[in-house]
Amino acid sequence: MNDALFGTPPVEIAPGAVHLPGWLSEEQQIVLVERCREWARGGMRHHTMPRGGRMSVGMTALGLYWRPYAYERVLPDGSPVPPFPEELGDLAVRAVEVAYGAPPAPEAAPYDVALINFYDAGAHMGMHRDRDEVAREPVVSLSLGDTCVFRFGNTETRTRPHTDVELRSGDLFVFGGPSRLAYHGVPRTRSGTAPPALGLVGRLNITLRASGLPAAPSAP
Ligand SMILES: O=C(O)CCC(=O)C(=O)O
Ligand SMILES: [Fe+2]
Repeated sequence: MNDALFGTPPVEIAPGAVHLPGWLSEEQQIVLVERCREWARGGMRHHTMPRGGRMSVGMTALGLYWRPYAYERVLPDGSPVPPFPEELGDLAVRAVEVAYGAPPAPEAAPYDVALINFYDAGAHMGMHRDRDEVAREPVVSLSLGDTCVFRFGNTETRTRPHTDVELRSGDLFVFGGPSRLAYHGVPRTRSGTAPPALGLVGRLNITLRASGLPAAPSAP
């Protein structure tokens, strides 16, 4: 991954919202895509929203299961949620460090959830806030595959003012502090723009989050 010396400098989109283009090397992207395939082997879910609409984005969760709008300790069929991999916790800490110049405080809630989103050519995500976490650590977002338009708004309304950012494969976006509860969404992806080496048709997004919920009781 690019360090501060050689990488593209961070771009502050809003206070506490930082875009780091090209943070992941192509090799790291290939590895993460491979991991996502393993993590999503149990299938990706298209959630039904409270008003009955079906999400066009397919989702898989690690650590805790997310459904609109809560975290659960088990999957809908009662089986355990796949664990949150240590490598993603390490990645989240490094991402926060490169975005803000300092790692999370030692007393901060640990990163314990990964949500993996898959966008096929027509998929999009409406404006929303990530507010089901109890902790307020920054959300760390990694993009793989097709470029998307990421709309980053404000904390008050799902409308303007907002900034549209192109997130490309390998980009890092971190939003915390005053932007932690800002509305954001993905109005569209640009089909066919994924780096060929990834062998990915579509877009994957991984968000790493600190739930702030008590750790699951360990098995007896
Ligand atoms: O796909 C993205 O870049 C954003 C995903 C997102 O906002 C979410 O999972 O809450
Ligand atoms: Fe979100």
